[in-house]
Amino acid sequence: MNVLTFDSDEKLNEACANMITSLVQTNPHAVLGLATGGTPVGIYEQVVRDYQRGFVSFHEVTSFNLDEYVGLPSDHPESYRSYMRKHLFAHIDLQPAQAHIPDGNEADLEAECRRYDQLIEDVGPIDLQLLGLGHNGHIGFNEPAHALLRGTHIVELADKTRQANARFFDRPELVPRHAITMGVGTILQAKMIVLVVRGADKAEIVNRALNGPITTECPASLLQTHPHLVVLLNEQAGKLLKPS
Ligand SMILES: O=P(O)(O)OC[C@H]1O[C@](O)(CO)[C@@H](O)[C@@H]1O
Repeated sequence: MNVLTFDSDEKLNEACANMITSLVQTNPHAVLGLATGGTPVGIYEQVVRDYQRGFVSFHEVTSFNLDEYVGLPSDHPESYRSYMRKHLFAHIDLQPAQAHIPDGNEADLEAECRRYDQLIEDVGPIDLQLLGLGHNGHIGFNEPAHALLRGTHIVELADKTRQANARFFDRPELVPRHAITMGVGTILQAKMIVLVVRGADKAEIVNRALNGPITTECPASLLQTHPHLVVLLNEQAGKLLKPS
């Protein structure tokens, strides 16, 4: 595990965007695993800047998003489909047919989970999986539980997650109760994982995830088993880590 701490969010964004663009420069057919939430917004801004400067093309890249809300219309401003369009897809040359997001509005959600897994199996493995971290240790929407699932599945969101994401909705009760998420097995199959965490409010969970016991009660702790994990933190998020 390689943990890098940055004294500014701007430097963190640049470092992470640079990892993405340099991968795509060396492998134009790279498969990217993408995350949503507040954490990657500045990273995507930097990726867009790199694209606009002509440093990189995403024309042959394939992407898989981690998750999507269930039952939120795909054109709802807070759907992850809208988020990706707003922050990344509308600004780069990634082909829409190669930008995959699980569909939380499919009538048969189980079939949608299997379809998504099959697509990842056909096109993958994912070369670089970008991850944020929930306050309760979730990755994707894999919430703490006695057991975790390998593949894409439907999950009931934890209260803590719904409270954290209420900031994006007009009223807390409008936060969907369920989501469709890539499973931890698929996440761990990525060749490289980049976990990004910002903010003092996540310092404790960062420390638990990276130094605590490996347990499904803290899904991010399973990342300790990954052979190629890079952790990018701002100083606030890394403040409880012992200097190595
Ligand atoms: O970046 P945020 O908004 O703090 O959320 C943490 C993580 O939880 C999620 O909202 C759930 O997938 C991710 O999008 C994000 O990486």
